[in-house]
Amino acid sequence: METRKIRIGSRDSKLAVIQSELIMEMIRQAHPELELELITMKTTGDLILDRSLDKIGGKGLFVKELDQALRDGRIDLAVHSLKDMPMEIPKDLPLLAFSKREDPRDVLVLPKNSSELHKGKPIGSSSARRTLQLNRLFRDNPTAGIRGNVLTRLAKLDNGDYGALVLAFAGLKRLNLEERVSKIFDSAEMIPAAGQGILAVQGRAGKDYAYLDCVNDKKAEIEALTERVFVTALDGGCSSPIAAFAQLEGDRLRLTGLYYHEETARTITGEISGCRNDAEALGRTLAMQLKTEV
Ligand SMILES: NCc1[nH]cc(CCC(=O)O)c1CC(=O)O
Repeated sequence: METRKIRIGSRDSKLAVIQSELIMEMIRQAHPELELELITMKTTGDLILDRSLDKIGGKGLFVKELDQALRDGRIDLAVHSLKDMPMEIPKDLPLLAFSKREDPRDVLVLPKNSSELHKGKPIGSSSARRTLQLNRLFRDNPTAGIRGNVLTRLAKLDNGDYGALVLAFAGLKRLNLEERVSKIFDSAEMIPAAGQGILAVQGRAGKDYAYLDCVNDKKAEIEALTERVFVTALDGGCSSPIAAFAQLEGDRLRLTGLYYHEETARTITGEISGCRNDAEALGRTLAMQLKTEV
């Protein structure tokens, strides 16, 4: 029998490759009969580094090239950080599996050889969500945008351009850079982004992906669904700050959300909880509650 070969597409950043290899290892363990090949590519989001993501078209820029490779049949799967995926997933390229969630919290990172945050120095943030919450937490420090992959951002931090940086704990853990963490934010003071810490595996509609059962984590899937329904119900675009954090414990599902209302310049937060079977209803209901609070 000829061995079946699965080609897995990934962005070419170090973190993306490590993440794809994590997924490949899961498939390999459960299905030693499959041959796996990693195919990396640069995305528009990796190439344009001098402008903020909101200005050049948002999250879709990290997935466009991989979407095309899937459609062309150059790859069979794509592995993404769920956080970087647009809310609208094309019908022909469904998300097939969600990995067990890595720690979803954000962390503060100081420059090498620095033991405390210097007053007045900017804190680097790559998202409106982080910037908004930083402004409430650190009155004595301005924020400044920062682009590039995690290692590029850390290099900029160590160059002395910033007093600190906010990054996802998940990314630093996977890069084996946990020792760079100087503070872990509580998920209530710095509410994470929808999907943070979860990897999503995408494929082509109509193909047999039974072998991905070994990757999917039901808890991560439900949390991801809840958070993404909430963001979708609140938002059209991707530039207004929104945070969404769902936690499933047993049968209880709790969702914390934050959004910034541009016209009134108000930041609104709220929480809802219910049953695990009501993920979508909880997401939509909290979105409606926050909207009517304005
Ligand atoms: N936008 C980049 C990005 N996309 C996913 C992660 C972290 C890993 C994850 O959330 O699974 C990061 C880095 C960061 O925000 O610090």
